[in-house]
Amino acid sequence: MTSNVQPTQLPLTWIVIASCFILVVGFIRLYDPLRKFPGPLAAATTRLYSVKALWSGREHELLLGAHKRYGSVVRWQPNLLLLNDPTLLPIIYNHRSDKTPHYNSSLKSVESIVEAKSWKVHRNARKRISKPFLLESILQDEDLIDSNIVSWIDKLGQISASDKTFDFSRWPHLLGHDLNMIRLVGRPLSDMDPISAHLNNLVHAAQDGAIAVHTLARLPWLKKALFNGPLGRFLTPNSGDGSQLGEVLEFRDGLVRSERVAPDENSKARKRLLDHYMHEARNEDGTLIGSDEIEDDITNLLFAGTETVAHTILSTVLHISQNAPCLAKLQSEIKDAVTSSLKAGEIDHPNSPLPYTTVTKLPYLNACIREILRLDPPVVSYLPRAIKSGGIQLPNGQGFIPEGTEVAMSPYVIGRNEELYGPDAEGFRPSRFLEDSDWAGKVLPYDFAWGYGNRRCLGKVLAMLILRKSLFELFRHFEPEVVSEGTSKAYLLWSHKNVVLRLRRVEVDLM
Ligand code: HEM
Repeated sequence: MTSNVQPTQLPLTWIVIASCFILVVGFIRLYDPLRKFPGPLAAATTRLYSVKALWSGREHELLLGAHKRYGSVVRWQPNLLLLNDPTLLPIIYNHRSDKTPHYNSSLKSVESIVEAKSWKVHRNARKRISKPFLLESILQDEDLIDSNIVSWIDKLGQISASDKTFDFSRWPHLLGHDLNMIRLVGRPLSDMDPISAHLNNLVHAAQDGAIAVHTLARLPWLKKALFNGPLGRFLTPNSGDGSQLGEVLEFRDGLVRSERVAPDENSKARKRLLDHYMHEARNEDGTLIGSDEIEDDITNLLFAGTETVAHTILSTVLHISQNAPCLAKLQSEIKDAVTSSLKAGEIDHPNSPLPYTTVTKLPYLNACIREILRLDPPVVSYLPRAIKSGGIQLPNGQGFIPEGTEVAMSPYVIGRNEELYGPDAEGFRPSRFLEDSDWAGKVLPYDFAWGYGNRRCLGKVLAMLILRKSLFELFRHFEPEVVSEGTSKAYLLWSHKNVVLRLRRVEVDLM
Protein backbone atom coordinates (compact mmCIF):
# COMPACT_ATOMS: atom_id res chain seq x y z
CA MET A 1 0.00 0.00 0.00
CA THR A 2 1.28 3.47 -0.81
CA SER A 3 0.72 6.48 1.45
CA ASN A 4 -0.87 9.65 0.00
CA VAL A 5 0.94 11.84 2.53
CA GLN A 6 3.76 13.79 0.88
CA PRO A 7 7.02 13.90 2.88
CA THR A 8 6.84 17.72 3.06
CA GLN A 9 3.32 17.56 4.62
CA LEU A 10 4.54 15.83 7.78
CA PRO A 11 6.85 18.56 9.05
CA LEU A 12 4.22 21.13 8.01
CA THR A 13 1.58 19.39 10.19
CA TRP A 14 3.98 19.35 13.10
CA ILE A 15 4.85 23.01 12.57
CA VAL A 16 1.12 23.90 12.69
CA ILE A 17 0.55 21.81 15.86
CA ALA A 18 3.65 23.27 17.55
CA SER A 19 2.62 26.82 16.58
CA CYS A 20 -0.88 26.31 18.03
CA PHE A 21 0.67 24.93 21.21
CA ILE A 22 3.07 27.88 21.50
CA LEU A 23 0.19 30.32 20.89
CA VAL A 24 -1.99 28.69 23.59
CA VAL A 25 0.88 28.54 26.09
CA GLY A 26 1.86 32.13 25.21
CA PHE A 27 -1.72 33.29 25.76
CA ILE A 28 -1.88 31.49 29.11
CA ARG A 29 1.43 32.99 30.23
CA LEU A 30 0.64 36.58 29.11
CA TYR A 31 -3.09 37.28 29.06
CA ASP A 32 -5.11 34.51 30.66
CA PRO A 33 -6.99 35.92 33.69
CA LEU A 34 -6.12 32.79 35.72
CA ARG A 35 -2.42 32.82 34.69
CA LYS A 36 -1.16 33.62 38.19
CA PHE A 37 -2.65 30.50 39.75
CA PRO A 38 -0.23 27.55 39.91
CA GLY A 39 -0.89 24.07 38.54
CA PRO A 40 0.27 21.68 35.83
CA LEU A 41 0.70 23.48 32.49
CA ALA A 42 -1.34 20.79 30.72
CA ALA A 43 -4.23 21.41 33.14
CA ALA A 44 -4.25 25.11 32.24
CA THR A 45 -4.20 24.21 28.55
CA THR A 46 -6.87 21.54 28.15
CA ARG A 47 -9.75 19.91 30.04
CA LEU A 48 -8.44 16.57 28.79
CA TYR A 49 -5.90 16.73 31.63
CA SER A 50 -8.70 16.40 34.19
CA VAL A 51 -10.28 13.62 32.12
CA LYS A 52 -7.00 11.68 32.21
CA ALA A 53 -6.88 12.14 35.99
CA LEU A 54 -10.43 10.81 36.28
CA TRP A 55 -9.67 7.78 34.16
CA SER A 56 -6.89 6.75 36.56
CA GLY A 57 -9.61 5.80 39.07
CA ARG A 58 -7.45 7.54 41.72
CA GLU A 59 -8.31 11.15 40.84
CA HIS A 60 -8.81 12.00 44.53
CA GLU A 61 -5.18 11.11 45.27
CA LEU A 62 -4.02 13.23 42.33
CA LEU A 63 -6.06 16.17 43.65
CA LEU A 64 -4.47 15.81 47.09
CA GLY A 65 -1.01 15.45 45.50
CA ALA A 66 -1.58 18.60 43.41
CA HIS A 67 -2.46 20.61 46.55
CA LYS A 68 0.63 19.28 48.32
CA ARG A 69 2.77 20.37 45.39
CA TYR A 70 1.16 23.69 44.38
CA GLY A 71 -0.59 24.92 47.53
CA SER A 72 -4.18 25.62 48.49
CA VAL A 73 -5.20 27.02 45.07
CA VAL A 74 -4.54 24.82 42.03
CA ARG A 75 -5.56 25.34 38.43
CA TRP A 76 -7.05 21.99 37.36
CA GLN A 77 -8.82 22.96 34.14
CA PRO A 78 -8.38 26.03 31.90
CA ASN A 79 -11.32 27.65 33.69
CA LEU A 80 -11.42 25.72 36.98
CA LEU A 81 -9.55 26.28 40.23
CA LEU A 82 -9.37 23.73 43.03
CA LEU A 83 -9.31 25.10 46.55
CA ASN A 84 -8.11 23.45 49.75
CA ASP A 85 -9.17 26.03 52.32
CA PRO A 86 -12.09 25.10 54.62
CA THR A 87 -12.59 28.75 55.60
CA LEU A 88 -13.72 29.38 52.01
CA LEU A 89 -16.51 26.77 52.17
CA PRO A 90 -19.15 29.29 53.39
CA ILE A 91 -18.13 31.70 50.62
CA ILE A 92 -17.92 29.32 47.67
CA TYR A 93 -20.85 27.09 48.70
CA ASN A 94 -23.09 29.85 50.08
CA HIS A 95 -26.88 29.76 49.90
CA ARG A 96 -26.93 31.64 46.63
CA SER A 97 -24.20 29.77 44.82
CA ASP A 98 -24.91 28.38 41.37
CA LYS A 99 -23.71 25.10 39.95
CA THR A 100 -21.93 24.91 36.59
CA PRO A 101 -22.35 22.86 33.38
CA HIS A 102 -20.13 20.23 35.06
CA TYR A 103 -23.43 18.87 36.42
CA ASN A 104 -24.89 17.47 33.21
CA SER A 105 -25.70 13.79 33.71
CA SER A 106 -29.41 14.08 32.89
CA LEU A 107 -30.60 12.18 29.83
CA LYS A 108 -33.59 14.53 29.45
CA SER A 109 -33.92 18.24 28.85
CA VAL A 110 -34.96 18.82 32.47
CA GLU A 111 -32.62 19.55 35.38
CA SER A 112 -32.98 17.23 38.38
CA ILE A 113 -32.43 18.63 41.88
CA VAL A 114 -28.74 17.66 41.73
CA GLU A 115 -28.31 19.33 38.34
CA ALA A 116 -30.26 22.58 38.76
CA LYS A 117 -27.69 25.30 38.06
CA SER A 118 -29.49 28.38 39.40
CA TRP A 119 -29.85 28.62 43.17
CA LYS A 120 -33.40 29.95 42.74
CA VAL A 121 -34.56 27.00 40.63
CA HIS A 122 -32.83 24.65 43.05
CA ARG A 123 -34.42 26.25 46.13
CA ASN A 124 -37.90 25.37 44.90
CA ALA A 125 -36.86 21.93 43.65
CA ARG A 126 -35.51 21.11 47.12
CA LYS A 127 -38.33 22.62 49.15
CA ARG A 128 -41.06 20.71 47.41
CA ILE A 129 -39.50 17.27 47.99
CA SER A 130 -37.92 17.69 51.41
CA LYS A 131 -40.76 16.31 53.57
CA PRO A 132 -40.11 12.57 53.03
CA PHE A 133 -36.45 13.17 53.97
CA LEU A 134 -37.31 14.45 57.46
CA LEU A 135 -36.57 12.16 60.40
CA GLU A 136 -40.22 12.06 61.47
CA SER A 137 -41.18 10.78 57.99
CA ILE A 138 -38.36 8.24 57.84
CA LEU A 139 -39.20 6.84 61.29
CA GLN A 140 -42.66 5.90 59.97
CA ASP A 141 -40.82 3.03 58.27
CA GLU A 142 -38.55 2.09 61.17
CA ASP A 143 -40.28 -1.30 61.55
CA LEU A 144 -39.64 -2.21 57.89
CA ILE A 145 -36.08 -0.90 58.03
CA ASP A 146 -35.37 -2.95 61.17
CA SER A 147 -36.80 -6.15 59.80
CA ASN A 148 -34.78 -5.72 56.61
CA ILE A 149 -31.56 -5.23 58.57
CA VAL A 150 -32.37 -8.34 60.64
CA SER A 151 -32.81 -10.36 57.41
CA TRP A 152 -29.48 -8.97 56.14
CA ILE A 153 -27.72 -10.05 59.32
CA ASP A 154 -29.38 -13.51 59.18
CA LYS A 155 -28.33 -13.97 55.58
CA LEU A 156 -24.76 -12.86 56.37
CA GLY A 157 -24.79 -15.37 59.22
CA GLN A 158 -25.81 -18.16 56.84
CA ILE A 159 -23.29 -17.30 54.18
CA SER A 160 -20.43 -17.06 56.67
CA ALA A 161 -21.38 -20.15 58.71
CA SER A 162 -18.42 -22.26 59.91
CA ASP A 163 -16.05 -19.32 59.45
CA LYS A 164 -16.36 -19.53 55.65
CA THR A 165 -14.84 -16.62 53.72
CA PHE A 166 -16.98 -14.77 51.17
CA ASP A 167 -16.96 -11.73 48.90
CA PHE A 168 -18.58 -8.90 50.88
CA SER A 169 -18.36 -6.25 48.09
CA ARG A 170 -22.00 -6.56 47.02
CA TRP A 171 -23.60 -6.88 50.47
CA PRO A 172 -23.64 -3.20 51.42
CA HIS A 173 -25.31 -2.45 48.07
CA LEU A 174 -27.93 -5.08 48.75
CA LEU A 175 -28.85 -3.45 52.06
CA GLY A 176 -28.58 0.10 50.68
CA HIS A 177 -30.92 -0.62 47.75
CA ASP A 178 -33.41 -2.48 49.95
CA LEU A 179 -33.65 0.36 52.47
CA ASN A 180 -33.72 3.02 49.77
CA MET A 181 -36.60 1.18 48.09
CA ILE A 182 -38.44 0.92 51.40
CA ARG A 183 -38.39 4.71 51.66
CA LEU A 184 -39.24 5.05 47.99
CA VAL A 185 -42.16 2.65 47.69
CA GLY A 186 -42.46 0.67 50.95
CA ARG A 187 -40.90 -2.63 49.88
CA PRO A 188 -37.30 -3.86 49.52
CA LEU A 189 -35.62 -4.44 46.17
CA SER A 190 -35.21 -8.20 46.45
CA ASP A 191 -35.50 -11.00 48.97
CA MET A 192 -31.95 -10.68 50.26
CA ASP A 193 -30.52 -12.00 47.04
CA PRO A 194 -27.03 -10.58 46.37
CA ILE A 195 -27.12 -11.84 42.79
CA SER A 196 -30.63 -10.72 41.87
CA ALA A 197 -30.99 -9.26 38.38
CA HIS A 198 -32.27 -5.91 39.67
CA LEU A 199 -29.34 -5.50 42.04
CA ASN A 200 -26.89 -6.56 39.35
CA ASN A 201 -28.28 -4.03 36.87
CA LEU A 202 -28.29 -1.21 39.42
CA VAL A 203 -24.73 -1.85 40.60
CA HIS A 204 -23.31 -2.31 37.10
CA ALA A 205 -25.21 0.59 35.56
CA ALA A 206 -23.94 2.89 38.35
CA GLN A 207 -20.35 1.70 38.38
CA ASP A 208 -19.81 1.07 34.67
CA GLY A 209 -21.72 4.21 33.68
CA ALA A 210 -19.80 6.41 36.12
CA ILE A 211 -16.73 6.81 33.96
CA ALA A 212 -18.76 7.99 30.95
CA VAL A 213 -20.96 10.32 33.02
CA HIS A 214 -18.01 11.90 34.80
CA THR A 215 -15.95 12.21 31.63
CA LEU A 216 -18.81 14.18 30.07
CA ALA A 217 -19.06 16.27 33.26
CA ARG A 218 -15.53 17.44 32.46
CA LEU A 219 -16.37 17.96 28.77
CA PRO A 220 -19.87 19.53 28.78
CA TRP A 221 -19.51 20.65 25.16
CA LEU A 222 -19.01 17.01 24.13
CA LYS A 223 -22.11 15.95 26.05
CA LYS A 224 -24.09 18.64 24.19
CA ALA A 225 -22.63 17.72 20.82
CA LEU A 226 -23.30 14.01 21.30
CA PHE A 227 -26.68 14.05 22.99
CA ASN A 228 -28.37 17.25 21.76
CA GLY A 229 -27.43 16.67 18.13
CA PRO A 230 -28.67 14.17 15.52
CA LEU A 231 -26.72 11.36 17.17
CA GLY A 232 -28.59 11.90 20.44
CA ARG A 233 -31.43 9.50 19.86
CA PHE A 234 -29.03 6.66 19.02
CA LEU A 235 -26.78 7.31 22.00
CA THR A 236 -29.36 8.00 24.71
CA PRO A 237 -30.12 4.87 26.76
CA ASN A 238 -33.82 4.10 26.84
CA SER A 239 -36.09 2.16 29.11
CA GLY A 240 -35.84 -1.55 28.21
CA ASP A 241 -33.23 -1.13 25.46
CA GLY A 242 -31.35 -4.22 26.68
CA SER A 243 -28.48 -2.32 28.33
CA GLN A 244 -28.09 -2.47 32.11
CA LEU A 245 -29.04 1.19 32.41
CA GLY A 246 -32.02 0.51 30.13
CA GLU A 247 -33.12 -2.25 32.52
CA VAL A 248 -32.84 0.14 35.49
CA LEU A 249 -34.89 2.76 33.64
CA GLU A 250 -37.53 0.14 32.85
CA PHE A 251 -37.59 -0.90 36.51
CA ARG A 252 -37.97 2.76 37.57
CA ASP A 253 -40.76 3.32 35.02
CA GLY A 254 -42.55 0.26 36.39
CA LEU A 255 -42.48 1.78 39.89
CA VAL A 256 -43.88 5.08 38.61
CA ARG A 257 -46.56 3.30 36.53
CA SER A 258 -47.81 1.17 39.40
CA GLU A 259 -47.93 4.19 41.73
CA ARG A 260 -49.94 6.05 39.07
CA VAL A 261 -52.38 3.18 38.44
CA ALA A 262 -52.87 2.17 42.08
CA PRO A 263 -51.57 4.74 44.58
CA ASP A 264 -50.66 3.07 47.85
CA GLU A 265 -52.50 4.57 50.85
CA ASN A 266 -49.84 3.19 53.17
CA SER A 267 -47.20 5.17 51.28
CA LYS A 268 -49.20 8.33 51.79
CA ALA A 269 -49.55 7.69 55.52
CA ARG A 270 -45.83 6.91 55.83
CA LYS A 271 -44.78 9.89 53.70
CA ARG A 272 -42.76 7.82 51.25
CA LEU A 273 -40.80 9.41 48.46
CA LEU A 274 -42.47 8.26 45.25
CA ASP A 275 -45.96 8.98 46.58
CA HIS A 276 -44.82 12.45 47.66
CA TYR A 277 -43.16 13.18 44.29
CA MET A 278 -46.25 12.10 42.34
CA HIS A 279 -49.14 13.35 44.42
CA GLU A 280 -47.90 16.04 46.83
CA ALA A 281 -44.84 17.92 45.57
CA ARG A 282 -45.80 20.98 43.55
CA ASN A 283 -44.19 23.62 41.37
CA GLU A 284 -44.41 27.27 42.45
CA ASP A 285 -47.53 27.73 40.29
CA GLY A 286 -49.28 24.90 42.17
CA THR A 287 -49.06 22.29 39.40
CA LEU A 288 -47.71 18.79 40.07
CA ILE A 289 -44.13 18.00 39.04
CA GLY A 290 -43.72 16.77 35.45
CA SER A 291 -42.98 13.10 34.86
CA ASP A 292 -39.55 13.80 33.27
CA GLU A 293 -38.40 15.55 36.45
CA ILE A 294 -39.78 12.79 38.68
CA GLU A 295 -38.05 10.12 36.61
CA ASP A 296 -34.72 11.99 36.65
CA ASP A 297 -34.82 12.58 40.40
CA ILE A 298 -35.78 8.96 41.13
CA THR A 299 -32.92 7.70 38.94
CA ASN A 300 -30.50 9.90 40.88
CA LEU A 301 -31.82 8.64 44.20
CA LEU A 302 -31.57 5.00 43.10
CA PHE A 303 -27.90 5.44 42.23
CA ALA A 304 -26.41 8.17 44.44
CA GLY A 305 -28.44 7.29 47.54
CA THR A 306 -27.17 3.71 47.50
CA GLU A 307 -23.61 3.93 46.19
CA THR A 308 -22.74 6.47 48.91
CA VAL A 309 -24.20 4.44 51.78
CA ALA A 310 -22.72 1.17 50.46
CA HIS A 311 -19.20 2.61 50.24
CA THR A 312 -19.46 4.00 53.79
CA ILE A 313 -20.59 0.65 55.25
CA LEU A 314 -17.84 -1.19 53.40
CA SER A 315 -15.14 1.28 54.37
CA THR A 316 -16.20 1.27 58.03
CA VAL A 317 -16.03 -2.54 58.12
CA LEU A 318 -12.56 -2.50 56.54
CA HIS A 319 -11.15 0.18 58.85
CA ILE A 320 -12.63 -1.03 62.14
CA SER A 321 -11.98 -4.73 61.57
CA GLN A 322 -8.30 -3.99 61.04
CA ASN A 323 -7.99 -1.84 64.15
CA ALA A 324 -8.31 -4.06 67.23
CA PRO A 325 -8.64 -1.26 69.87
CA CYS A 326 -11.38 0.44 67.82
CA LEU A 327 -13.24 -2.83 67.33
CA ALA A 328 -13.07 -3.63 71.06
CA LYS A 329 -14.29 -0.15 72.03
CA LEU A 330 -17.18 -0.27 69.57
CA GLN A 331 -18.25 -3.75 70.62
CA SER A 332 -18.15 -2.76 74.28
CA GLU A 333 -20.35 0.30 73.58
CA ILE A 334 -22.79 -1.87 71.61
CA LYS A 335 -22.96 -4.48 74.38
CA ASP A 336 -23.61 -1.81 77.02
CA ALA A 337 -26.36 -0.27 74.89
CA VAL A 338 -28.10 -3.64 74.44
CA THR A 339 -27.86 -4.38 78.18
CA SER A 340 -29.32 -0.96 79.10
CA SER A 341 -32.08 -1.27 76.50
CA LEU A 342 -33.08 -4.67 77.88
CA LYS A 343 -33.08 -3.30 81.44
CA ALA A 344 -35.10 -0.24 80.43
CA GLY A 345 -37.66 -2.45 78.66
CA GLU A 346 -36.95 -0.82 75.26
CA ILE A 347 -36.42 -4.31 73.84
CA ASP A 348 -37.65 -7.65 75.12
CA HIS A 349 -35.05 -9.95 73.55
CA PRO A 350 -31.24 -9.67 73.44
CA ASN A 351 -31.34 -9.88 69.62
CA SER A 352 -34.10 -7.33 68.98
CA PRO A 353 -33.18 -4.16 67.09
CA LEU A 354 -32.79 -1.11 69.33
CA PRO A 355 -34.94 1.96 68.71
CA TYR A 356 -33.24 4.64 66.64
CA THR A 357 -33.58 7.13 69.47
CA THR A 358 -31.07 4.96 71.39
CA VAL A 359 -28.70 4.03 68.54
CA THR A 360 -28.39 7.64 67.47
CA LYS A 361 -26.84 8.60 70.81
CA LEU A 362 -23.88 6.19 70.88
CA PRO A 363 -20.78 8.41 70.98
CA TYR A 364 -18.18 5.96 69.71
CA LEU A 365 -20.31 4.62 66.85
CA ASN A 366 -21.02 8.21 65.80
CA ALA A 367 -17.32 9.11 66.03
CA CYS A 368 -16.41 6.08 63.85
CA ILE A 369 -18.91 7.05 61.15
CA ARG A 370 -17.79 10.68 61.22
CA GLU A 371 -14.14 9.63 60.98
CA ILE A 372 -14.82 7.33 58.01
CA LEU A 373 -16.74 10.05 56.19
CA ARG A 374 -13.84 12.45 56.82
CA LEU A 375 -11.04 10.10 55.79
CA ASP A 376 -12.68 7.99 53.12
CA PRO A 377 -15.80 9.83 51.89
CA PRO A 378 -18.03 8.24 49.24
CA VAL A 379 -17.98 11.41 47.09
CA VAL A 380 -14.26 11.99 46.51
CA SER A 381 -14.17 14.20 43.46
CA TYR A 382 -14.58 17.99 43.27
CA LEU A 383 -17.90 19.86 43.35
CA PRO A 384 -17.74 22.96 41.12
CA ARG A 385 -19.55 26.26 41.65
CA ALA A 386 -19.65 29.41 39.49
CA ILE A 387 -18.00 32.65 40.58
CA LYS A 388 -20.55 35.45 40.27
CA SER A 389 -20.28 39.04 39.07
CA GLY A 390 -17.66 41.01 40.98
CA GLY A 391 -15.38 37.97 41.42
CA ILE A 392 -13.78 36.94 44.70
CA GLN A 393 -10.65 38.20 46.41
CA LEU A 394 -8.88 35.27 48.09
CA PRO A 395 -7.40 35.82 51.57
CA ASN A 396 -3.65 36.13 52.30
CA GLY A 397 -2.82 37.65 48.94
CA GLN A 398 -3.64 34.43 47.11
CA GLY A 399 -5.17 36.33 44.22
CA PHE A 400 -8.39 37.46 42.64
CA ILE A 401 -10.78 34.98 41.00
CA PRO A 402 -12.73 36.67 38.22
CA GLU A 403 -16.43 36.23 37.48
CA GLY A 404 -17.27 33.19 35.36
CA THR A 405 -14.47 31.02 36.78
CA GLU A 406 -15.40 27.60 38.17
CA VAL A 407 -14.09 26.87 41.65
CA ALA A 408 -14.31 23.56 43.45
CA MET A 409 -13.33 21.65 46.55
CA SER A 410 -13.10 17.91 47.08
CA PRO A 411 -14.48 16.17 50.20
CA TYR A 412 -11.46 13.84 50.09
CA VAL A 413 -9.00 16.76 50.13
CA ILE A 414 -10.85 18.87 52.72
CA GLY A 415 -11.21 15.79 54.97
CA ARG A 416 -7.41 15.49 55.03
CA ASN A 417 -6.70 19.17 55.64
CA GLU A 418 -4.08 19.33 58.40
CA GLU A 419 -4.99 22.86 59.51
CA LEU A 420 -8.46 21.55 60.28
CA TYR A 421 -7.75 18.06 61.61
CA GLY A 422 -4.12 18.26 62.77
CA PRO A 423 -0.90 16.55 61.68
CA ASP A 424 -2.48 13.07 61.87
CA ALA A 425 -5.24 14.05 59.40
CA GLU A 426 -4.33 11.12 57.14
CA GLY A 427 -4.78 8.54 59.91
CA PHE A 428 -7.92 6.74 61.11
CA ARG A 429 -8.60 7.88 64.70
CA PRO A 430 -12.31 8.18 65.61
CA SER A 431 -11.52 9.33 69.16
CA ARG A 432 -10.32 12.69 67.75
CA PHE A 433 -14.01 13.68 67.82
CA LEU A 434 -14.45 12.64 71.47
CA GLU A 435 -11.31 14.09 73.06
CA ASP A 436 -12.27 17.76 72.70
CA SER A 437 -15.99 18.32 72.25
CA ASP A 438 -15.56 22.10 71.71
CA TRP A 439 -13.25 21.47 68.79
CA ALA A 440 -15.46 18.64 67.42
CA GLY A 441 -18.43 21.06 67.43
CA LYS A 442 -16.41 23.85 65.85
CA VAL A 443 -15.27 21.72 62.89
CA LEU A 444 -18.70 20.15 62.37
CA PRO A 445 -19.79 22.65 59.68
CA TYR A 446 -16.68 21.66 57.70
CA ASP A 447 -17.74 18.00 57.44
CA PHE A 448 -17.68 18.35 53.67
CA ALA A 449 -18.47 14.68 52.98
CA TRP A 450 -22.12 15.84 52.92
CA GLY A 451 -21.45 18.85 50.71
CA TYR A 452 -22.13 22.36 51.96
CA GLY A 453 -24.72 25.14 51.99
CA ASN A 454 -27.80 25.03 49.82
CA ARG A 455 -26.76 21.77 48.15
CA ARG A 456 -25.84 19.88 51.31
CA CYS A 457 -27.02 16.26 51.08
CA LEU A 458 -30.79 16.03 51.35
CA GLY A 459 -30.56 12.34 52.22
CA LYS A 460 -28.21 12.83 55.20
CA VAL A 461 -30.79 11.92 57.87
CA LEU A 462 -31.80 8.76 56.01
CA ALA A 463 -28.17 7.87 55.31
CA MET A 464 -27.17 8.34 58.96
CA LEU A 465 -30.07 6.17 60.10
CA ILE A 466 -29.06 3.39 57.72
CA LEU A 467 -25.38 3.67 58.69
CA ARG A 468 -25.97 3.76 62.45
CA LYS A 469 -28.50 0.93 62.47
CA SER A 470 -26.74 -1.39 60.04
CA LEU A 471 -23.24 -0.94 61.52
CA PHE A 472 -24.64 -1.35 65.04
CA GLU A 473 -26.20 -4.69 64.06
CA LEU A 474 -23.20 -5.85 62.07
CA PHE A 475 -20.71 -5.32 64.90
CA ARG A 476 -23.26 -6.52 67.48
CA HIS A 477 -23.44 -9.94 65.82
CA PHE A 478 -20.10 -10.37 64.05
CA GLU A 479 -16.41 -9.82 64.41
CA PRO A 480 -15.25 -9.37 60.82
CA GLU A 481 -11.80 -10.45 59.68
CA VAL A 482 -10.53 -8.93 56.45
CA VAL A 483 -9.03 -11.68 54.28
CA SER A 484 -8.55 -9.42 51.26
CA GLU A 485 -9.26 -5.70 50.78
CA GLY A 486 -9.75 -6.36 47.07
CA THR A 487 -9.45 -3.50 44.59
CA SER A 488 -11.16 -0.14 44.50
CA LYS A 489 -11.44 2.68 42.00
CA ALA A 490 -13.31 5.95 42.24
CA TYR A 491 -14.99 7.86 39.44
CA LEU A 492 -16.63 10.50 41.66
CA LEU A 493 -18.12 7.52 43.56
CA TRP A 494 -16.43 4.23 44.44
CA SER A 495 -16.42 0.80 42.90
CA HIS A 496 -15.08 -2.08 45.02
CA LYS A 497 -14.31 -5.63 43.95
CA ASN A 498 -13.28 -8.82 45.76
CA VAL A 499 -13.45 -7.60 49.35
CA VAL A 500 -13.17 -10.97 51.10
CA LEU A 501 -14.25 -11.32 54.74
CA ARG A 502 -14.61 -13.98 57.38
CA LEU A 503 -17.36 -13.20 59.91
CA ARG A 504 -17.16 -14.73 63.38
CA ARG A 505 -20.35 -14.73 65.44
CA VAL A 506 -20.20 -12.66 68.61
CA GLU A 507 -21.52 -14.73 71.50
CA VAL A 508 -24.41 -13.01 73.30
CA ASP A 509 -23.20 -12.63 76.87
CA LEU A 510 -25.16 -9.88 78.55
CA MET A 511 -24.73 -8.90 82.16
C1 HEM B 1 -23.10 8.40 53.27
C2 HEM B 1 -24.09 8.74 52.50
C3 HEM B 1 -24.14 9.98 51.65
C4 HEM B 1 -23.19 10.95 51.41
C5 HEM B 1 -21.80 11.04 52.00
C6 HEM B 1 -23.78 11.90 50.50
C7 HEM B 1 -23.10 13.02 50.00
C8 HEM B 1 -23.70 13.99 49.24
C9 HEM B 1 -23.02 15.16 48.74
C10 HEM B 1 -21.54 15.46 48.90
C11 HEM B 1 -23.93 15.91 48.08
C12 HEM B 1 -23.70 17.27 47.44
C13 HEM B 1 -23.31 17.15 45.98
C14 HEM B 1 -22.97 18.48 45.35
O1 HEM B 1 -22.82 19.50 46.00
O2 HEM B 1 -22.84 18.47 44.14
C15 HEM B 1 -25.20 15.21 48.15
C16 HEM B 1 -26.37 15.66 47.60
C17 HEM B 1 -27.56 14.95 47.62
N1 HEM B 1 -27.78 13.73 48.20
FE1 HEM B 1 -26.45 12.66 49.29
N2 HEM B 1 -25.06 11.51 50.21
C18 HEM B 1 -25.33 10.36 50.90
C19 HEM B 1 -26.51 9.63 50.89
C20 HEM B 1 -27.68 10.05 50.30
C21 HEM B 1 -28.93 9.33 50.35
C22 HEM B 1 -29.17 8.00 51.09
C23 HEM B 1 -29.83 10.05 49.63
C24 HEM B 1 -31.28 9.75 49.36
C25 HEM B 1 -31.82 8.58 49.26
C26 HEM B 1 -29.14 11.23 49.13
C27 HEM B 1 -29.73 12.21 48.39
C28 HEM B 1 -29.10 13.37 47.99
C29 HEM B 1 -29.76 14.42 47.24
C30 HEM B 1 -31.22 14.44 46.79
C31 HEM B 1 -28.79 15.41 47.00
C32 HEM B 1 -28.97 16.71 46.25
C33 HEM B 1 -29.25 17.81 47.25
C34 HEM B 1 -29.42 19.16 46.65
O3 HEM B 1 -28.84 19.46 45.60
O4 HEM B 1 -30.16 19.95 47.24
N3 HEM B 1 -27.84 11.19 49.56
N4 HEM B 1 -25.03 14.04 48.86
